[in-house]
Amino acid sequence: MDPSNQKHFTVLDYVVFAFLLAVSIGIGLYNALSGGRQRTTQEFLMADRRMHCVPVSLSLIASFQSAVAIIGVPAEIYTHGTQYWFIGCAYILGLLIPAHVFIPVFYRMRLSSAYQYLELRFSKTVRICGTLTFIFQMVMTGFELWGTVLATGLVCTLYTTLGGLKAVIWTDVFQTVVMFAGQLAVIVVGVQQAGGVSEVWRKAWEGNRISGLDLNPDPTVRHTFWTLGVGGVFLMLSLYGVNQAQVQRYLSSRTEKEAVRSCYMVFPSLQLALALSCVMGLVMFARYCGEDHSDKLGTYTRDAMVIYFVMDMLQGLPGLPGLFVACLFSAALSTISSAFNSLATVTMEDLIKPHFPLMSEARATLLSKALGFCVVRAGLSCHGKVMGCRRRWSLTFLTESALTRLFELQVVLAIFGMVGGPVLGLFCLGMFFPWANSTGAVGGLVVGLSVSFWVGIGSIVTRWPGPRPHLPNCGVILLPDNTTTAANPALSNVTLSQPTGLQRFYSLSYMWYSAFNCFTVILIGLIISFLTGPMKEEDVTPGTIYPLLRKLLFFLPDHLKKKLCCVTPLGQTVL
Ligand SMILES: O=C(O)CCCC[C@@H]1SC[C@@H]2NC(=O)N[C@@H]21
Ligand code: NA
Repeated sequence: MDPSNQKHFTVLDYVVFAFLLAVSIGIGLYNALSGGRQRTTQEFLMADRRMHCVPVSLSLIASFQSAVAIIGVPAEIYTHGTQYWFIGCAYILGLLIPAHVFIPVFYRMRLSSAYQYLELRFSKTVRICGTLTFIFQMVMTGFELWGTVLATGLVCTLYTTLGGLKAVIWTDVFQTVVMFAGQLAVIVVGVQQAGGVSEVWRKAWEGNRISGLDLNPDPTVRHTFWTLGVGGVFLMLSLYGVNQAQVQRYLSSRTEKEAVRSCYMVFPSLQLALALSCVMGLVMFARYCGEDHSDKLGTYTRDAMVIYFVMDMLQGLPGLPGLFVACLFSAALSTISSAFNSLATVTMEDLIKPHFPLMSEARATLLSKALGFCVVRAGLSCHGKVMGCRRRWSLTFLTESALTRLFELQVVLAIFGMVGGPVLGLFCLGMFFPWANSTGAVGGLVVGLSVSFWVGIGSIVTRWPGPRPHLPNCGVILLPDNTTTAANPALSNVTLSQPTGLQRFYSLSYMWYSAFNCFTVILIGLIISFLTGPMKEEDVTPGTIYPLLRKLLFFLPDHLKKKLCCVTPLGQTVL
């Protein structure tokens, strides 16, 4: 960043930033030293299963609303228009199915880790495979965010390892409020500076940033209603249905109803979060008209460009740049602390406890804290080496160390699809298909992960340019008859060479990865199960099957349902 553009924090900015971090530490320490003082794993890992739906729902938002979403979504809207906003349609089924399918199954079995389900339904091997896949996913995505924690490593280490799930949930609540406040501040200032809402809308409209309903069924087109609205449902199910971080929050609720209510309450807040980040992208577009300023930050990622815009917008308003950077750190910290806490939980519950059944509660709790501490320090130290020694503590340091190492939103979502999709398939195989057996589950997961990495890496290696229309910048041409038209209208009608054969396979939209990989695991899992002798319904552990067919045929009279769904006489399915 050249000196003329050096955006410095004022004293007030540092005060706001430090104050918000201090509150996070305070909340974490309070939860560490109050209540049962985190003496049992039930309290440390499951918050004593007494949580209320409001903090749980805000914590569910914070877990997967990190700096990637806060920065990546405005960058996406700024560059490609509002098509991404249609992912909001995926939130309906993406939260209804977890609320009425996954939560009842998990809650009634009083689990601590989602992967215990896999042992009860299949075998210990399947549970270990699920756990290791989850750890791999969280490390792959969390890694890029650890740069943020480098600057606030102490904060994260303190309250995650001392305060357990209760501290992580309550700091998530506070950090979600800070996130919304920071984004709102940028929007209010940005709209006011752009000359009002109608001005922002006009510029976005003329700049072709207001995308219509794109019903193009081509699965290689990056963002359409289908990839976002339907493909997005499977992404949501892999995150809000079976991801340990979220399942742990559902299980920490005081009752099953409370857990379902917290899932319902996620819907409006998630829509608000999506709306705020999309509007932020439009406000930025109204001000900078699509020009690319990322070069001013010395880095060339779209995300860094967003930082520049925000700091430029908020200059001369002391305290607001500090609020926005605190908003980014809150977003990152809440995701990091959730990832660390869930990693410590599965390591303890799935990898250690089964081998030491006689371990005392006190020792198990101490080990869980030590695990949390090790995971955090390991993450920081290897990231610290990567980042090397950074320049003096300034806004540049804050933003560069926190964000320019950031993956783009698309890369993180692609990783969720590549790894979370197969895990979602594993759970669906177990819950909806009684015939599936352990061999089928392991085989399905292995094939699913292999195919998913084949597509994912293939798409990166071949980097097919794809028919991405270059949207125009703001430049508006005044026609002779005094009407205006957007400069070089979108070239979306230009059809580049269509991909063929394997190339088409590699150019599958990353938003389809979750659905594609989920179905691969189910299909392969069923084939292998039938080849190796399908399970009989009476051999399946009670409560691990969700009677999908009976629920779908709810309108039929009972005697027909019994015949059709071949529910065994003892009616073992508890749901
Ligand atoms: O910010 C992150 O943790 C990575 C991006 C996760 C975004 C997904 S998309 C659907 C859902 N909506 C959110 O706000 N977060 C998740
Ligand atoms: Na977060």
